[in-house]
Amino acid sequence: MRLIIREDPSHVGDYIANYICRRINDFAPTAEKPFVLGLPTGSSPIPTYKSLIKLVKDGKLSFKHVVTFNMDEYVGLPQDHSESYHTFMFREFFSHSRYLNLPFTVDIPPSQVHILNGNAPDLIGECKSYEEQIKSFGGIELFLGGIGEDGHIAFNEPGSSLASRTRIKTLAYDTILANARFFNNDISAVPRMALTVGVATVLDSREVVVVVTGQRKALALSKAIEEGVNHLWTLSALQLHPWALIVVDEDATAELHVKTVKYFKSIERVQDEVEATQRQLKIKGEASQVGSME
Ligand SMILES: N[C@@H]1[C@@H](O)[C@H](O)[C@@H](COP(=O)(O)O)O[C@@H]1O
Repeated sequence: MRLIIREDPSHVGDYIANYICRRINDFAPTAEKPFVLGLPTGSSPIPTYKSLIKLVKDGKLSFKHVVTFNMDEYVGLPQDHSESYHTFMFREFFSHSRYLNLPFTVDIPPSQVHILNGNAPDLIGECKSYEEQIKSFGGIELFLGGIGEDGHIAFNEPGSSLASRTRIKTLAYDTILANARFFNNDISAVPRMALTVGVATVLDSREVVVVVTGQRKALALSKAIEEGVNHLWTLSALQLHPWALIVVDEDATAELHVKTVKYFKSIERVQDEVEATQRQLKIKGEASQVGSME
């Protein structure tokens, strides 16, 4: 697992957006071989969405051949409710950028956007079919996730099976309290249940990137990376993933040991050195090839 520490949420967003942009462009998706991207909601990924929108607007990134699967959705909340995750995704990302003060649409065909239907008449069938749809695209290439204060990834609340799949989940009271801020602080208005991808659904992705910002997430971050794999902090399951990256701001590191922070910062420095050397070798190699052609 890698941990990248940036100054504040906006730098975290830029880092993740550029990272995803590189991954998608290197993958060179086509209609036959789309890039399958898992996406989260919440306030933490908003700077990433803002930065991704800018990349699309600047012509550096296209979502034409990207297929998306969202992590979760409330049960029973009308799809057009201002706090449904459907509304969130179109408001904050797909439909337009209110940040750029311009009408702007990310170039993803709506048919390539997948979000669980929390109003489906058969919720169990909806979850089963979501897993099947993910499989039909050959699995998720990169899952971008966020976490709750109790360390939940998607809506995999404490005690969720680390082998869980997409399913109906009752929300923890702490999550209901935390999310009440989106419902005019009216706890009774927060849905009690959600559909969510499982921990195993996330772990099945070829790569997982998680955004963690703010001091409220500091304890969850330390539990997930400094202690063992534990169902009470479902993010900790990422320790079992071969290609996991957590990108955090300084505030989120508040509960980490100084040693842990220094360790991950030193790893990033060494990695930067290695990449700079590789770039130089590549330039030299290309120059000598040109020389031998002359
Ligand atoms: N189900 C979502 C999670 O997927 C998300 O990670 C979390 C974090 O929200 P925020 O980023 O606003 O703290 O919110 C909800 O609980």
